Amino acid sequence: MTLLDGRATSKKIQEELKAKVDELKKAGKKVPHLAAVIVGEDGASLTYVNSKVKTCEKVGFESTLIQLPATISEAELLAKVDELNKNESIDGYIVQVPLPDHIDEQKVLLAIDPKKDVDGFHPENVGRMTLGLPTYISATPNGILEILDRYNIPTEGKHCVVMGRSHIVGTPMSILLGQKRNPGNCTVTMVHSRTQDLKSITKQADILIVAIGKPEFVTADMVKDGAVVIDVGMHRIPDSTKKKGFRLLGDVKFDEVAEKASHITPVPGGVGPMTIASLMMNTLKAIELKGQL
Ligand SMILES: Nc1nc(=O)c2c([nH]1)NC[C@@H]1CN(c3ccc(C(=O)N[C@@H](CCC(=O)O)C(=O)O)cc3)C=[N+]21
Repeated sequence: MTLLDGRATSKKIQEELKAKVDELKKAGKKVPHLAAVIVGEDGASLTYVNSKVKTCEKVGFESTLIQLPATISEAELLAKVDELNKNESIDGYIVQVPLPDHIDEQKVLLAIDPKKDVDGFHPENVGRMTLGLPTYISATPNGILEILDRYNIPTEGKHCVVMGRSHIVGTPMSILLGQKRNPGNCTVTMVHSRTQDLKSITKQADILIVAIGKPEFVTADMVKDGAVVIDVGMHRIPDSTKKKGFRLLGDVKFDEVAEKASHITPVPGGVGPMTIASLMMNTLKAIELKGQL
């Protein structure tokens, strides 16, 4: 079994990005600038956003963190988005989701200038991604493509089963892996909470991508021998014996599935760090894509 080491791969990508930033600097060009908006004080969301900002520093990007109270109105958040659209120093930005219930998430995502939408969540960019036009591919699916590529995992003609149909992972992942591209050219099946006879389908997967949001849902009996297993789940389970007061679990029962898989991503240290690395790649792309979007 080969462990797909997202942390090490992310570090490698960060070094490559740093080298590109150094070149930009040498040429007297602008360094990429990422802004992140976070609404409210959810602990996990704050951890992710802080790690995005920290990674900007590591690769030499400029970054701006905008923390807003959970009580902010939709209109006030939309005004902030408008300000970021107009701010010429900022190349790309993200609005961390989920947003509080009183704010219409779609409305906010629609207000983001597609040119600065490094999350690739704007409907225009989702459309461009679907049609294979130049755009930002959202960070988690892009990170998964990147790790498959860097570990030279063959995907062409393989049966890929994507578990979950969220707008940020399952849906784009199944579209991308079915496309005429590399990694890609897969035969894709998407399964979800209404799927009948789930196990009979997951057992057919050469590549199994799990993004259903249920801790340790995927067990060894659901996986084919030699499958490549990508675990997108991230759950904080309260645990008083841990320093932080919790431990992290994925959507896959790691120990037993690892015995059957040919390759598997751990949690933590798998897809999470790859998501951050690919957000950085998209931020550099924001400069490169200028004029193409
Ligand atoms: N607009 C928007 N864009 C996002 O990309 C976005 C978002 N909203 N909302 C939340 C999800 C989640 N997400 C993660 C990023 C990194 C880790 C990560 O680095 N995880 C570490 C562990 C971190 C920990 O200790 O909790 C790991 O897996 O090793 C996890 C999750 C980005 N998201």
